[in-house]
Amino acid sequence: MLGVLARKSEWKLHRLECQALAGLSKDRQRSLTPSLRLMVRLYLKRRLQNEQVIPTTATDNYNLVEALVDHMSDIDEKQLVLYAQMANLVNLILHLPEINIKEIAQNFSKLACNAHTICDSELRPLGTGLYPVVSIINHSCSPNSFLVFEGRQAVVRAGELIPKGTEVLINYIETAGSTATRQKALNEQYFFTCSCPRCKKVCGLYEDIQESATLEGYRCKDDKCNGLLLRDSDDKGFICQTCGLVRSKEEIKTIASDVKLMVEKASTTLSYGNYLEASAMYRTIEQLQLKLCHPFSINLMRTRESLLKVLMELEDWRGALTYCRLIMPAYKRVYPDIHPLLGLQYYTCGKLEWFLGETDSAIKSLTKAVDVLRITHGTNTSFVSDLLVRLDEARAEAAHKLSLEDG
Ligand SMILES: C[S@@+](CC[C@H](N)C(=O)[O-])C[C@H]1O[C@@H](n2cnc3c(N)ncnc32)[C@H](O)[C@@H]1O
Repeated sequence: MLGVLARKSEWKLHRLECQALAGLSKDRQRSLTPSLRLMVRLYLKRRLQNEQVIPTTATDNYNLVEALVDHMSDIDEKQLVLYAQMANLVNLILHLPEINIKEIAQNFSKLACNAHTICDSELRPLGTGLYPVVSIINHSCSPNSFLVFEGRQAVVRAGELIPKGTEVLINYIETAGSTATRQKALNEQYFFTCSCPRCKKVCGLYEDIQESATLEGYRCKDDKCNGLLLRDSDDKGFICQTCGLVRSKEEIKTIASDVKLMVEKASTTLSYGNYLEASAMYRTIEQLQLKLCHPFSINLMRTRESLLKVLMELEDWRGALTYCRLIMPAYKRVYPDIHPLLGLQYYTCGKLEWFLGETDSAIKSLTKAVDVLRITHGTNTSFVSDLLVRLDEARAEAAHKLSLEDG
């Protein structure tokens, strides 16, 4: 019954949204950003709820939006002007006399630090949504909970046993980066300095500098030495922390700018769907990064993720499995044991291994995937049910192979 009501409300809102957007040219409609669309929906929903056309609930009402933090006093002049322009556009679309531009601009600021990216079970982004109840949850770089989506429904799942009275925390940003990178991202979008145990433990210490150099810095130019580089005292070059070899700033700058240029070209090539060319480009980038970065570099990890995606598109399953396995040590290093991305990587690995006839390896990978994803995604979702079916099939196949060998 609840589902039917929710669908009816959704339909009424959708119809009103289509009517409101019909006044815009097709070009203008296409150029509307996700946050502009979300704002239009927010006001239309408020109108329908005020007119009691759709119900107001404890978790879905405009009063909850009013209570959200907006950080208006922290944003700069340029951003304020942009929000005011966006607010004018919303007003143009809605033609509602009671609408207040300042209030809409303030709501855009609220969206920036409260809205969530809605993802599918494999964490592919689908859109943006505002979930005021979820927005009361604070951030940690080593959170005890995860936000996932089941369709449009936001679900917060505990990643560990949370003692009574302990604050529930999720992560707002990609947590693979160094402390400095994470802090910068949180400061720029959410206006706070994170003091979670991961940030507090190491910030500014030598251990932290080493970690940044591993994840985001450069490596020794001697192929046989995997040492990290730190800037020398007169800032002319970088010194290997293992063998003491100096690598010139110029050499690093040249390779780094080649990599940057190639990454831009490869991503454009990929966006045109030219997978073969993109795979060649990403392999060149990988080779350059192997000369430049530490094996646990995040940039190298990202290049390999792109290669994995491209090879899947090209149906090069063997190549995809190679990259899936190459990525795994980096994931294990940057993500905790229970993390959706790690679980999904085990799942991809298991599916490829099974498809390529490596049944025993597939069983191991799928078992690890189940161990993680049953916690992050829940056991009663169709996504995890499918995974359990695959694991059963792989086990049945292994048993069958064994019985044939015995026979
Ligand atoms: C989605 S809201 C979270 C709920 C918010 N604390 C509240 O009281 O409404 C995001 C904002 O909360 C604050 N916040 C979130 N996590 C924090 C943390 N770990 N430390 C300090 N402030 C945090 C920041 O101001 C951030 O922009």
